[in-house]
Amino acid sequence: DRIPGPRTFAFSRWRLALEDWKGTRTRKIYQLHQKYGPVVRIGPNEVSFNSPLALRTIYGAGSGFERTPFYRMFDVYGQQNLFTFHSVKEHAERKKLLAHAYSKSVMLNGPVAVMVEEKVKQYLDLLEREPDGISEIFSTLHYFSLDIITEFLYGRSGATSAMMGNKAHRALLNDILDPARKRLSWFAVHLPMFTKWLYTRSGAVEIVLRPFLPMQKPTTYTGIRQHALDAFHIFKSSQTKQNAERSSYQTIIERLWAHHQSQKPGGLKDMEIASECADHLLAGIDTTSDTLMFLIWALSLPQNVKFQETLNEEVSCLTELSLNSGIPNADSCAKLRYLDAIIKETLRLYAPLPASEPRSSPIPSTIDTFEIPAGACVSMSPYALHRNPDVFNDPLAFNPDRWLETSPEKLNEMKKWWWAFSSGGRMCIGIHLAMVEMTILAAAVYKKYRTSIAPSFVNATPGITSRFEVFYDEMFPNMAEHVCYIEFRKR
Ligand code: HEM
Repeated sequence: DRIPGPRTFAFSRWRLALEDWKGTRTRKIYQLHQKYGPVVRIGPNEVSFNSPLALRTIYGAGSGFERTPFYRMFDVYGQQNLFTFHSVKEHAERKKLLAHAYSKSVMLNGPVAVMVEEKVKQYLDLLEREPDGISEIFSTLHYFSLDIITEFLYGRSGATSAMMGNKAHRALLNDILDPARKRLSWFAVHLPMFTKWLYTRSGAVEIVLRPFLPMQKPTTYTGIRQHALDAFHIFKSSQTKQNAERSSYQTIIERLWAHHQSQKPGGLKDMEIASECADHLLAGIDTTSDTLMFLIWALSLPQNVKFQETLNEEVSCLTELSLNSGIPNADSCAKLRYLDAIIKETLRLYAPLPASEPRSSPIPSTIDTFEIPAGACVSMSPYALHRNPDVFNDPLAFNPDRWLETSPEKLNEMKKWWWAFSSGGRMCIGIHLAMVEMTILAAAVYKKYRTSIAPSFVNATPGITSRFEVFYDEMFPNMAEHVCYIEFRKR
């Protein structure tokens, strides 16, 4: 059967590229699904799906669908990593080395949880120092996630201390903030060879080309990649010393290094280890902090005070035993039902990675009754799945209660359509770390404070950048990219 969709999209890949350029890709694909149904052709060789059936076929464990070359723009230092591997085999080998370190039990009960609890304490201390109790939480929450992920990956020697005010570490955010980063992503996706050429010129050619670069140097993540490389070198040189400082848990870099040492000949090249760590660093910053920002912003809206109060009641019930120096501990936070509903609802409406996740299969397949040829690009997006009005009543409304007030059948249906962390073999490996960070921070903040939108930020929605798009709450008249002012008042 012919796959439904607009002719112009089927005719040329540049039609979708135009939406990418305008920053409207994800919303446009969502509109096409509303018009054409759960299967839409969005390019000569590209199909978008929007159903749980397709989700299982494409993204289910062992599906045989692989990440497309699109992901190669996330290679670091010229090396592939867990995120960018194409083949199931290469990916599985690398994942074997890492899976345990990211498991739920390691996260909840042990030194990693204690480390996160300490960072939450530092965040509350930072709030105490904010003038008039107003914090620009886009930045401060980035400091929070940055300090945690660097310590988790590299231990003390590579950890940042942005929350404590280290200026160089705070400045690592600068190349994320530049709005030109969207243009660079567009070039990297649609004209990869040309973009590589543009950015590798030197001397006079570089000077001539400079005004035409999609984004001036330093480009996105340059500073963070440099920090990651330095952290790798510091770690490597410390390994030759007798009394190298050890963390209370095995960091990711120690784990990869130990594997490397145990293989004869060596198992991983230096830059493979550095690339793997740098990739987790990049994956672990914006995702967690953007989600926390939207969570606090949504709870601070006047119409949502009731949700904030219910959360406060829940966290106030935590006993002294559940606290570590006044900070709720990871294990008790994981059991807070209302907080879980708030996080689910935040990730539904404001997923930090809402856009399509492209895959392809080396053999022909049938997806949601349609025959798809080998090598075709197929994809789905959290954005479209999370806005289906048949599954989520009044989908644009932020309503955590929807996760608690429904029948088991309805809840089951909602869970099938909720897809913030992806699924199957390529599901987010950082999910449990992210959950520990988000639950402890939210529980600690709402135990101590009442939050509201700062006067300068009333009627505005914060916006976050994901690839070439900005995402925000569509119900608000004004949008401010990369800022969010919140007032914290002690209860
Ligand atoms: C709220 C927080 C987070 C969300 C919503 C999230 C979401 C996702 C999603 C949707 C993917 C699949 C992307 C795709 O296939 O296009 C992914 C993959 C990944 N995430 Fe996360 N993530 C979060 C936090 C983290 C953290 C804290 C880390 C820390 C290391 C992390 C590390 C990774 C890695 C390494 C992958 C690639 C996994 C693989 O291919 O096997 N994420 N994440």
